[in-house]
Amino acid sequence: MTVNSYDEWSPLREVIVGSPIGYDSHELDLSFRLFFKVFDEFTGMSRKLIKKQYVEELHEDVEGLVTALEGLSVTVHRPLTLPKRADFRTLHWQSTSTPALNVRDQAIILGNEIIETPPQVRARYFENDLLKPLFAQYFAHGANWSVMPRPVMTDHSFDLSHARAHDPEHVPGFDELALPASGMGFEMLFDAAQCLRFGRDILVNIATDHHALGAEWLVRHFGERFRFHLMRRLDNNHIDTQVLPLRPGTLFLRHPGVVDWLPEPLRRWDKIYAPEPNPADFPDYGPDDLTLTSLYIDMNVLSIDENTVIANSQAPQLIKTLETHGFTVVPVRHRRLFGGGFHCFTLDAVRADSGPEDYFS
Ligand SMILES: NC(=[NH2+])NCCC[C@H](N)C(=O)O
Repeated sequence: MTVNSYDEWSPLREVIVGSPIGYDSHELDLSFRLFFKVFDEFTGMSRKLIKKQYVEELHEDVEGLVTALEGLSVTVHRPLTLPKRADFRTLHWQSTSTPALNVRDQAIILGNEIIETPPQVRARYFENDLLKPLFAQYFAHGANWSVMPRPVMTDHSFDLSHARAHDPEHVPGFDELALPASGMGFEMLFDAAQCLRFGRDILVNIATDHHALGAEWLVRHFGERFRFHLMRRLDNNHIDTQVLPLRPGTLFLRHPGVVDWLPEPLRRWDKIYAPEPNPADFPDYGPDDLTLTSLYIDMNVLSIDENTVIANSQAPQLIKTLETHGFTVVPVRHRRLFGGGFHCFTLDAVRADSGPEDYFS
């Protein structure tokens, strides 16, 4: 049981699958509103309850993902379940922890090393504690394990310039920030899901100065072992509904415009474009619900190997697109949008025969 994962497509042997159990509310603080671009909704509210039905349905669907993976002879590991009392406080603020559902977001496996990334959303500050027993087991079996600097995460830690440029009316200015300065400037706030792995080459999206600090840490930490290719503002943060490599030489892209952000070698790869999402394929959410993802979330597929992907059974056009391009699609139901899809819910710890290949030459 040691980690070995250098890309997004080699044969999947071991995976961690998250869990939504205990996900009963969203904490609507500055960090949440900034990350999910929710500044002009539920204003004046500090917490938004999530309907129990939605959590139960998502739990059913994630368990369906586990069943499908085990049916494909993939070893599945699960995080600890969120304790009943998930409130916590730091020296500067308090929050309520999220469960480890989107386990792709705050840890990345590069080769035989687990890297925990610094949270961008305060409610996620201790989320990785639910993964620690698994990381400790991998460490005991020889994996390297690094944790990027834990941020203080006061209001002043965040670079709000990108958000303010898009929504000056609702995004607070520096003088309006509530929490005291942490005695430093912007902090390293960066998600693993801003990265995609291509053997020796890692694609990284940064949209703010607090992201750039995270990318700089990766570059310094890994030196010559990996080559990091920075893209600026392909998205606000995560890019696994903008671009996903399905096998060497083939990219799954949200639309042709994404190519303009890609490093030169990837522009020569074959491209499969996601179909325009059909709103009728999605659940009916009312004005009182908080939807946290775009309608492109079903692009967020999980590769089992170079020919097989797990995709949402509720996205028939997307399945047809992938099948038309020769992929075998394993359909799994995903009904509720909690900020993630099958790539988000999973952390691929072992991909057989994956290595630091040079796919960029
Ligand atoms: N690893 C993740 N959680 N990725 C999810 C990205 C979702 C993306 N922001 C969208 O709305 O389409």
